[in-house]
Amino acid sequence: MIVEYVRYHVTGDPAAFEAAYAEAARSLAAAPQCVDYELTRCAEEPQRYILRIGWTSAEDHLRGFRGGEHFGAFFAAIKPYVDQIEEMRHYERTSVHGAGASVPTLYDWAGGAEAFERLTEAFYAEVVKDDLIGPLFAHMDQGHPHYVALWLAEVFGGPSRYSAERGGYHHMVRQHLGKAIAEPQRRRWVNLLMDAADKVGLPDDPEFRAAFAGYIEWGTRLALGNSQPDAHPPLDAPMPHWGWGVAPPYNPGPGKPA
Ligand code: HEM
Repeated sequence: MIVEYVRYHVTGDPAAFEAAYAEAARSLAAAPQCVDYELTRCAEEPQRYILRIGWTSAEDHLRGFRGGEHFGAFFAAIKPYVDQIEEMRHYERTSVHGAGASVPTLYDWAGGAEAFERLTEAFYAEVVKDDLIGPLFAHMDQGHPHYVALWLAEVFGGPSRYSAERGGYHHMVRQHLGKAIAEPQRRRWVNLLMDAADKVGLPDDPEFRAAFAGYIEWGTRLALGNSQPDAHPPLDAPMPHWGWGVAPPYNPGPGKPA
């Protein structure tokens, strides 16, 4: 992705400018080359605006969008303001980006490292007794519950201990290779984990459980796919990091009751 920044110093009525962009935004929303867009107004000097548009690539913007079906309506809406542009350039993202702490991580919300240790202890105590998946874990490493706790903690925003101490994704993905996990076994794994989450008292609010279940569903389906005899998964993919998705905890704002 590439980010286009357009800085405007609007000389006329800001409301008319924003209305023009509200119209132009329809073309952005319809363009397959557009990832996202945002128009921001300067708080100190309200005549100044910055438009940020994420494009799938500069080429897609310059050739695909500008040569495509949506450009005509876009340009017609913003044409009166072209001479008020102070800068219009593409910027490449760097490795420096991230989220602040205004929303807690799933790791913190769950109760930190200790919560994931409790979860996996309770979970594997049942797994090894289970008729359907117990045999898969007959020779599991003594430290397995702890390693999976480190993995889950890292995925949900905790410290990168699985990566630092256990080899990260590279090591984990290899553990499932050739295991030929069947769908009923995957489902049993999920069911036992959800039971363990209840048993050890992981938060049961809808937002946390939806995010937690989302990752578990994704991860178990990947584990099943990767475990098939003919699977060739990438062995060096990045560590996944899971967030709240579309439903973070509801925050009515500072000082207001939840
Ligand atoms: C979200 C889903 C899953 C996660 C996060 C996960 C996590 C892990 C991790 C981190 C390891 C390696 C532990 C180490 O460092 O030694 C591992 C190994 C293993 N996993 Fe999974 N797993 C998932 C799904 C499954 C499923 C669905 C099954 C089977 C039903 C399964 C069966 C196994 C087995 C048999 C091992 C090797 C255990 C041993 O012999 O030590 N996993 N898993």
